[in-house]
Amino acid sequence: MKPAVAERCLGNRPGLGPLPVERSRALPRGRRAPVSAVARPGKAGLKGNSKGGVPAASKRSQGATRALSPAMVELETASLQISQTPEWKALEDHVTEIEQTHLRVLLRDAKRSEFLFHEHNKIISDFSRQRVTEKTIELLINLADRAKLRKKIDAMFNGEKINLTEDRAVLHVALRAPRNQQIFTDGADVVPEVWQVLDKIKSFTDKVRDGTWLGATGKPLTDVVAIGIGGSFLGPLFVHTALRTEQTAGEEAKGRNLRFLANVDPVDVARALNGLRPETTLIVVVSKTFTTAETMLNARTVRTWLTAELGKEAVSKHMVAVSTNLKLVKEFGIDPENAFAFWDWVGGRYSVCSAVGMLPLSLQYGFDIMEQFLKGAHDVDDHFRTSPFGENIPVMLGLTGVWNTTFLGYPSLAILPYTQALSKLAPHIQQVSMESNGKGVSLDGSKLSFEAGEIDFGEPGTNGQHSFYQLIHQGRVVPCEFIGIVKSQQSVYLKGEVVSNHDELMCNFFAQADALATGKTPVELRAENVPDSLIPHKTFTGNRPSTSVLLPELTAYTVGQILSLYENRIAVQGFIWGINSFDQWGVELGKVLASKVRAEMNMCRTQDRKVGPSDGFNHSTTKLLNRYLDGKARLLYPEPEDVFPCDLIDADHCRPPTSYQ
Ligand SMILES: O=P(O)(O)OC[C@H]1O[C@](O)(CO)[C@@H](O)[C@@H]1O
Repeated sequence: MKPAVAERCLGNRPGLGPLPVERSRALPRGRRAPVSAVARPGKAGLKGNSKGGVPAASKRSQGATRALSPAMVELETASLQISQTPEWKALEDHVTEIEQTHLRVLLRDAKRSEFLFHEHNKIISDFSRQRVTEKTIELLINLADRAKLRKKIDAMFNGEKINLTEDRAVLHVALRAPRNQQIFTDGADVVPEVWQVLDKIKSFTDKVRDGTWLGATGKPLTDVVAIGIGGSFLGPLFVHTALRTEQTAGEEAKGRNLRFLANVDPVDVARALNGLRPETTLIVVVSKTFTTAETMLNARTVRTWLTAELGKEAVSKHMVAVSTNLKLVKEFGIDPENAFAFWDWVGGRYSVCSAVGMLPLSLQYGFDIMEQFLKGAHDVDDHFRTSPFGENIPVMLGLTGVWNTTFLGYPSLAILPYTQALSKLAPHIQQVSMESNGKGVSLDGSKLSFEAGEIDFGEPGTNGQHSFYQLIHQGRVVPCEFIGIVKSQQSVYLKGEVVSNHDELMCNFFAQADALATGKTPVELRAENVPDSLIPHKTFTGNRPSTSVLLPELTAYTVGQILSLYENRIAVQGFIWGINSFDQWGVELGKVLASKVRAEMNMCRTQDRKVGPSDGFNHSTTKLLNRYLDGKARLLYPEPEDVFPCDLIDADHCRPPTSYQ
């Protein structure tokens, strides 16, 4: 064992005063500039809201470096100043009308309820508990028309480069297109390429599952660890969680294990690898870019775990990759033969239907089950692309989302599935929705005059009821989406109980939506002899909007349907708000600043520096960073090359956790 060294950089050094405030620095070479810094001549001189100026789209067409197709100019123009249109104004005026109604009253109108009840391929959606009337829906559809929603949907499905800031098509819908469909972008049909990769996934996963593909020591690979973060993690985790207890999928997964490693926290590494043996483990490194810091460090860490026991040659049998960047996959040491490609027209958060999800999930459940998932997603894509807006479930979800967020002023959405199997739906949708629509400028770069985006959160019922439902019943108004299932994945009916366990769960699904909508009045409370002093506390104002979605069962097929409902719902919102839902510049700044801190920490370690961070940090950061480094300086670590963050996993390979001097 090498001698332990104390890592000390910024101790309690006298005279370490406040440091200069942050200075702006040039972006490192090779790093893309944030959108505001990208040269966009068409936008030159257009400050803030484009109100009153020449529309940015036409400015762009006068002097843009990258010409937009006439169709895209039309769509960009349709996105400008949507809030200045008569259709928008009509909805603003309509708010006053709606405020004079109460859901308690609206729900008495059976004709209205019928109008707001929709069904597609056994998915039932009930919008009658939204604060809307037939007129509201008509006005929302007028707004959708003004925003050219139909053309935008068509542009997406037709492979137009609607992701303007990255000059990319948005074609995740092609990932679930049947073999015989044609979808073109840049003049080429992408469907054959999609199926080439799907066929490769089927062939590889069949071999691993039937034991034709063995590990370095000749053992079958029964355990899979998928390393990836964000879109390369949340979607696959959602689907895996949804299928674990489904009967057919469960049968197919017998004797197999699928785990995820996302966080760069060594604690997550320890938990992901706990109890696994390298000789029976297959590692899938999932990263669209193959540059994400967290994923790459985790991949190097797990590669070390693997090769420490099995030797370097084991990588070819035990590590595979999913990426659009096959060059970096090769440089990492993974055989390109063992790489599964996808394309820049698939956004990370929309990638679960690509090899990102299909590879790890097919290893666990078999390709045939996962093909059902693709079919379910395609079914809803088709419904979305072809149905009239008023009967189109993703469009209705999107329109009511815009109504609640932008016009009624309710910024959040609670996603409340009444099945534990959908417990990872809300975390996945959080990323899809908030990374897509959390934007402050419209497509042309002008500042929005309203707030776009939605704050999404959620928990399965009934757990949520014992957590945050108090607030949604009597505190803030939070629109809710309830998801119920007719046939549970697991059936339990105890002798002597009045209802089955699943019915018990579903009683709550029905009750909560009505409790939110109708509430309870002081008059009703008095009739129940509630003491006057308690009446204000026990009153439920009601009038709290929700949508209920009911599915026949939760299978790979219906999980695919749910995914497409949400992905397309979110696209509708973005199309109406006139923003680019398919870029994510907002995640860049934090990454750049983390690199600065990393460089500083590395300097401290390698140069045993006796001075604190010298530039680029503000006083607060310097102070806290000093405290962190000072605390670390008191810890005893083994030599860096021996520090292996699997202390909790395998005593043979690991040092004990650090201790205090
Ligand atoms: O798949 P990658 O390239 O590792 O990126 C992971 C995630 O990081 C982000 O770029 C930012 O969080 C997401 O959009 C993406 O899903």
